[in-house]
Amino acid sequence: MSGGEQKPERYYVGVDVGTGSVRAALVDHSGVLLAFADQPIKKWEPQFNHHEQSSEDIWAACCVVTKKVVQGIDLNQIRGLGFDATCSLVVLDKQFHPLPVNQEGDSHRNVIMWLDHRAVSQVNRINETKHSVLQYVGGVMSVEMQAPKLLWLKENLRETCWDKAGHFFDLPDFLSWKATGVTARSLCSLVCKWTYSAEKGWDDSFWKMIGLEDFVADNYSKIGNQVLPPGASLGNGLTPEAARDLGLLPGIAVAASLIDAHAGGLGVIGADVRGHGLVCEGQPVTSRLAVICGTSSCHMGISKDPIFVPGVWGPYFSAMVPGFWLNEGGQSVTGKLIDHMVQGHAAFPELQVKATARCQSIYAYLNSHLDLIKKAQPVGFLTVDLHVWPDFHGNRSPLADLTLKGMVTGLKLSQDLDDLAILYLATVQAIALGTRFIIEAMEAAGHSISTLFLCGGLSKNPLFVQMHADITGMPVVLSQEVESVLVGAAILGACASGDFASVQTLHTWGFVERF
Ligand SMILES: Nc1ncnc2c1ncn2[C@@H]1O[C@H](COP(=O)(O)OP(=O)(O)O)[C@@H](O)[C@H]1O
Ligand SMILES: O=C(CO)[C@H](O)[C@H](O)COP(=O)(O)O
Repeated sequence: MSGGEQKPERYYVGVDVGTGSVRAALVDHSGVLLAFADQPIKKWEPQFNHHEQSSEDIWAACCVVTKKVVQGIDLNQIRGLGFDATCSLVVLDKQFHPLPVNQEGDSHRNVIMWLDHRAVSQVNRINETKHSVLQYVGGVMSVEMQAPKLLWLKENLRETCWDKAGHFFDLPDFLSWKATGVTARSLCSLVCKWTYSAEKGWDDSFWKMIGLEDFVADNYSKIGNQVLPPGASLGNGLTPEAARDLGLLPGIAVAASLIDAHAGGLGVIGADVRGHGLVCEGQPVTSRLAVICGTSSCHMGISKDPIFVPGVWGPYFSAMVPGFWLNEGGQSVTGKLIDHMVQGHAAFPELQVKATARCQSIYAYLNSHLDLIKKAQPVGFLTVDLHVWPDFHGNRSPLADLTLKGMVTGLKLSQDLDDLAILYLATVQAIALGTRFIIEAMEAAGHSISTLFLCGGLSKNPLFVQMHADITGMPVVLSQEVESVLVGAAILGACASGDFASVQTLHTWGFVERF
């Protein structure tokens, strides 16, 4: 290029599939988010603890949001595309058509969502085997992982689903297949949810022991026998059909994906914090805990050597930051629990009317209402005699018991708005105490954590953030770019494009001066 001539701008698209919606972002060469779009996705709960989605509905939403964020951009300047998604299980037949995961035979609903707890009997039997792969999921397999769900399908939907199935994908891998036609799986999803080892590969004895020897006989073709690191470029990039669907050009680089929490972790954990007086400044990245808080909260801590934390998932090698081990603590419902408590209260209609009248979200209204009623006291004192145990959907970490239930103590015979606001506060505090419980378990096992990096929908709630700082006693860092999960997805696309050497060179992307 001759002197003075400007290089054309290069753009990357990140797509994030959460539990309730799909989001896309257009990001420039230095990691700045230029355009954002979101779109809700459908969910079904045909019976208690069964949660289903449709891969076609999710793909259609990905197409809507991607088209929106690239509007007005020269498509030749878009260099790479990355996906992250919840770790839900997608089932397709041998011709890649959706198969039903329900007794009703509705093949539109072909996704068992991550929070589905139908496979309790199956996971109990898996845990009774005490197989050595369980050491790498915190000692106890979760009903939210894929092996118990696969066993449930074999035992309950043999003819309509299991015998016809050709492909079982984690949702992030389904999306990269849909975009490229390449069935390779991401190391992230297989290591974290499918018992694959980055060092040793699949363990035949595990699948035989739990009654899923079918996969071994088949050389794992249905669940993945080609595995790539997140950010690796897939095949020849975007297929012409997918390019038409998404409103992009064929051949654009598409990356091996990440689970959504891991994309958030990648988006925040390497933040450049110089000049902010934070305790983690100049300290190893292993002193940071990324907390991705949306429908659920995921607590991502990394280490140079494997650390075995009872009840905390992992250690997983290279599943988030290449070359580092990852421990993943979690709370299965956090945003969903807050919504549940607030929406189920008798004063909720009054809250909606009052928040609407003030053009505020219900949470902004509740936060200012708490400020009003706390008078001279710190807000935390409003709940001295009201307490919530937050395990309404079980305890993911560190108790690793998804059959646990929630509870509230200190209820009175009042149902007014003050009462709702205080119950909301107690719920937020209970979730923050759960995070502290997880940190304590991680530290007892060898982690040394000094600073929290929050992202996800709940990090937009100042009360949630403040309670996490107060209750853990740690500083909480928020990125100026609130859509950090999307930054993580775009990092994948940027890496796949070849414009950057590796995911590591990008994990501080766009963070300078973003606090
Ligand atoms: N501005 C906000 N204030 C308070 N809560 C919020 C805000 N934005 C989102 N949330 C909460 O965050 C949760 C959803 O987070 P999100 O990251 O979008 O979830 P997911 O990735 O699981 O779809 C919901 O419970 C929602 O109520
Ligand atoms: O299991 C997980 C990550 O390992 C996540 O909790 C699950 O994918 C849902 O995420 P979100 O709350 O962002 O929808």
